[in-house]
Amino acid sequence: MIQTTDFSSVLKSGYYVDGQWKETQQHYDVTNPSTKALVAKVAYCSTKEAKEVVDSAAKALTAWQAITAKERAQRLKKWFDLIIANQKELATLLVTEQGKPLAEGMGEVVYAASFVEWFAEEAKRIYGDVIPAHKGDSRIVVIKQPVGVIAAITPWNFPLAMLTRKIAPALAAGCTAVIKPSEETPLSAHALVHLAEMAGIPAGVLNVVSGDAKAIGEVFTQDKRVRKISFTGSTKTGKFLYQACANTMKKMSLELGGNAAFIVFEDADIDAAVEGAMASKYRNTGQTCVCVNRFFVHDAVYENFTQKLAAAVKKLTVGDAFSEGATQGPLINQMAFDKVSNHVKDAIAKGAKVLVGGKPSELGGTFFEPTVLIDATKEMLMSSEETFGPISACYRFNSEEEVIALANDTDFGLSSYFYTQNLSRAWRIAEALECGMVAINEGMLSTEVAPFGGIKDSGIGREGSKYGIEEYLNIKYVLMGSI
Ligand SMILES: NC(=O)c1ccc[n+]([C@@H]2O[C@H](COP(=O)([O-])OP(=O)(O)OC[C@H]3O[C@@H](n4cnc5c(N)ncnc54)[C@H](O)[C@@H]3O)[C@@H](O)[C@H]2O)c1
Ligand SMILES: O=C[C@H](O)CS(=O)(=O)O
Repeated sequence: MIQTTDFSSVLKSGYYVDGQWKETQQHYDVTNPSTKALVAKVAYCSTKEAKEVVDSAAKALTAWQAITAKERAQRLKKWFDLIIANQKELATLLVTEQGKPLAEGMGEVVYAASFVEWFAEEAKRIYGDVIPAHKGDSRIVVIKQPVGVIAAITPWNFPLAMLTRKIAPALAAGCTAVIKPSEETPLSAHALVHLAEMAGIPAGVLNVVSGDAKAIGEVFTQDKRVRKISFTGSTKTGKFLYQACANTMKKMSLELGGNAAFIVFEDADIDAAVEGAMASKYRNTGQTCVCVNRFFVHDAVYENFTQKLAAAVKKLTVGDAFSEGATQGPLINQMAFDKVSNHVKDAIAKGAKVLVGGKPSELGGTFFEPTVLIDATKEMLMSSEETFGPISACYRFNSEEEVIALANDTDFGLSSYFYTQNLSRAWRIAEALECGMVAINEGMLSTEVAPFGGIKDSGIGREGSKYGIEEYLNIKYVLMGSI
């Protein structure tokens, strides 16, 4: 294990309110998922601290809205510069608490920073409309105003990027925020707001609590001053929060689970498809919402594709975040490991065959061998549930109609991928797939410039792109009469 950078310069373990790092009586442990070693003892927050941070964000709102869009943009740009300048420290902290290989952690820092840079630019382009009035003595304008205090609740798999994808547009729009990161990976969120403070984001604009998720969530969902919840996480939690926010009518952004289809047609470039499959399936050890969950491969190329995929998977190296050459880390916790193991056992019991992997890694802990299963069928758990691990399940198909029906036979609708050289087919399939994002002849679709999000049980709203800032704005129609 080669840990080459000290992250003490960005390590904060209290909770952050009114521009102060404060302590609590109780603490919870953040551990390294590779080694189970203690990383930090973090302030255990609950109802009292959650109310404190909502008070703080509400108090800071007027002043933050009052500064110009240009000034907000300049502070976001300074924040971007500080994130990039601290890339190694942030990546080292991130992979220590989350487990992904250091190279991926370095990439996540840049990806997270890209949202801050993008929305620093968008901050200056929040335009309204002038509408030709319906009466001669009237004038109509449409203005856009910040929603107000927002709550951001984020997952453990991309602890930096999932947070900036919410906070950057929120701040750009003139909102203030209360943040609850995952208790698996709170330190990355702490480091981000520490750098935001250095960038001149005023006290109270950003606030962070973690600990008793349920109690904190109860405060955030029930307090009328919180005008929006932006949540990224499982569909189960997302639905719970969606219902909980009904009585205070909050604006909602929900980025939830996925069950992505990856379709290889008979005319696909097989080598390119394997490359795309590896990029999508095994990133973050298969723990991303847009990872392929089901490979649908045309009968004519099934052996060719699956054998080449297995050969590529055999080259993956399992190890802790700092091991030289490691490309697959541990699963985040025992529950995640048990789910992956159960999906593999269930598939084998129902007829799937193992081409490579198929069992826990000899490293022990929550490391699992990167796996390729063939002869998958829709009766298997992994056909309808998000596996969230390094398991490729390969299904056969023979026609476009058949594979569209198979791909859409899921309650999820986040992302899909397919490989073909046929332009007409590309349009037919892209339009027929029931999801929010489609990648054609490409395995990596995540970028700050495009709208990220899903439909059905994968959520509502979009993050990133010119659309992302709209989630943090209200539209107001102003009619001026008797002119
Ligand atoms: N669509 C996307 O952009 C996207 C991105 C990343 C992860 N995800 C999804 O997230 C899931 C994995 O992340 P996870 O395990 O952290 O999800 P999770 O739903 O268990 O937790 C997400 C966050 O919600 C918090 N939370 C849980 N219950 C809560 C409650 N009652 N009140 C308030 N907060 C509560 C957790 O503490 C965490 O901070 C997967 O399903 C994955 O697909 C989706
Ligand atoms: O888990 C899904 C996240 O959205 C990660 S990414 O945006 O695909 O990198």
